[in-house]
Amino acid sequence: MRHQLPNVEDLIDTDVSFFSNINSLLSSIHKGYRDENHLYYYQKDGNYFKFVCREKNNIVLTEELVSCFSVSVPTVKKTESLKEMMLVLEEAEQAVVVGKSDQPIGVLDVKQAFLELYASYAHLNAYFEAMIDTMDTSISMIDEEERTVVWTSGAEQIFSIKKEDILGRQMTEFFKESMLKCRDSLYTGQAFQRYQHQPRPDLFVLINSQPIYLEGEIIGAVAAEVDVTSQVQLNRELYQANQKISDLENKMQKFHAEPDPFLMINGKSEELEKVKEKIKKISTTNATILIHGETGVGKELFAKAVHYIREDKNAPFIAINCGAISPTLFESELFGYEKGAFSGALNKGKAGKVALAKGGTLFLDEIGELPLDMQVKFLRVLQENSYFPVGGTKELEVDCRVVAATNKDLEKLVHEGNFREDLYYRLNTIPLTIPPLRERKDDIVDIAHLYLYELSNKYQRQIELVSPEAMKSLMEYSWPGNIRELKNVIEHIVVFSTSEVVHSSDLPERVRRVSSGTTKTIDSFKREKVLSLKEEMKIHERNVIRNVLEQESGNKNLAARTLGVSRATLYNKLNKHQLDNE
Ligand SMILES: Nc1ncnc2c1ncn2[C@@H]1O[C@H](COP(=O)(O)OP(=O)(O)OP(=O)(O)O)[C@@H](O)[C@H]1O
Repeated sequence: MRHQLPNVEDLIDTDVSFFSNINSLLSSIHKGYRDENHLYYYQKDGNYFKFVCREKNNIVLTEELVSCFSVSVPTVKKTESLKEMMLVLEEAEQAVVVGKSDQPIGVLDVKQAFLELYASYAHLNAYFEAMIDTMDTSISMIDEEERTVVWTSGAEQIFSIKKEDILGRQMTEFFKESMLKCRDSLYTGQAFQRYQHQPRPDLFVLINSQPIYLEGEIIGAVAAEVDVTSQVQLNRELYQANQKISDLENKMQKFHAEPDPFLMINGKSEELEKVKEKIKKISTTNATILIHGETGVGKELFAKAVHYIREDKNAPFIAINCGAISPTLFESELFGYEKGAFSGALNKGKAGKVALAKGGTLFLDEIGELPLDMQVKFLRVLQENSYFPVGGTKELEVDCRVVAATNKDLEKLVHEGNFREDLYYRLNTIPLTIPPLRERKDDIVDIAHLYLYELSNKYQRQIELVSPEAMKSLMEYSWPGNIRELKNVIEHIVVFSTSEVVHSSDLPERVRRVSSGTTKTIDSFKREKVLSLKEEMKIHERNVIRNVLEQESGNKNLAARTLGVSRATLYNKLNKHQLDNE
């Protein structure tokens, strides 16, 4: 292909004569093989010499004469690279090309090489210019002195600056330094991917930018911009429309005859759908339901879903957190008290949660924390459907359905003697397990985006994208605090966000560390298969580089120094481990 550099072989001139010594050259010439301007090469003391035999010099050639008019010529191996060849030709006009066993093959000529290389350059340039002229996208390049060397018609359109006005001039004459991502790439070696930027109040662009290297040295930078103004505007309108819709939906819920019981439960994973299906089935009974799930999986939301399905529209949902009430107050909280029941009691008495839940649902969260004496009393509620308020003599009837929840292993508590077995079996009539977030990874994507949308509205931030790398970390993290933790992480991201794209660096360290491999995830604990040493070393190298970069706040010069490698080596490794876009 003409635009590519020629090989050494393409440049070899074989129309020359080689002789093993000066005498065989002389005898050939004396025998009449004399050709005007023909090049003769002979060897002497292991070196090559060039002799041009001109026809006009019709004199008898002697060894002295030939020696006198010969010039020494260096050799270059046929297998040598074009770059090595150029180094040799820097010192001489010609070079003898020798094969594997040092036999001469032909010569390289500086003029010939120059013409060939120029032809390749001209082809390459023609292709390059045509490509640049055909592109609609905005591409701009600067050289090491920040001069604009490429400015496509796409760039002309986006920035309303003509090519002839900007080419050859410093980009900083046209844009503020802080706006020039390619300048950052030029000086820091950093590459940027889909970086959102607003060069003018009415213009939004996504920028990819990266340094241009030549033999390990940065010689310029390139930036490609895509105009996303209309998308951003549409997004904003969509945001506002969505906001209005969700406000309206909330208002509508109040009037709707049958509100969606699962409205507040986000996620569409198969595992979650199975739970919803089970709730629909079990809600046809009045039986007590025991919800089990890790902390933060949303047990209260599911208890409410049960309530919405099986109770009337205006029926009460009364929640009591068994872990949050002191044991001494528990009974009066649950059952209420008669007036004057104890000192400090209200004069007119107070209804307990069981009474408040009349005709609806009593939700007992953290049931594992229920004090043992209360367990006995509560068992009576479930079995007899009646109870006495504190200080009361009149037995009251229970008219509510009970849903309890726990993140503890109740069976274990029973074995340890901390939970009554009879109460356990009574509560566990219908068990419902909510799977943890790490077992329904599809929900992570959904819920993260929903919170991102909701919280960026709340904090007035415009965050629109989660980078694939950041999403990978979110998916790989084990979420011990489940949805509550995910919500906190997203809130952290939104509050501290500086750009419209969420990058890995925006995530809390514990979440990031998982995909960088420095923390063992639940999955990796399970990973019993050790990879080959080469693979393990590769993973280790990636982690070390990533950690040092983090430690040096992304400064690659400092990171290279800390790691004791050259900048070029670091860049190669970043590229190899695909860490250069982070
Ligand atoms: N599927 C979901 N969609 C939206 N929000 C959810 C979902 N699941 C849980 N949440 C939210 O996560 C937070 C924790 O939920 P909840 O308090 O119900 O968890 P829990 O399982 O009862 O936790 P704990 O055992 O610690 O009491 C709440 O803010 C809740 O709204």
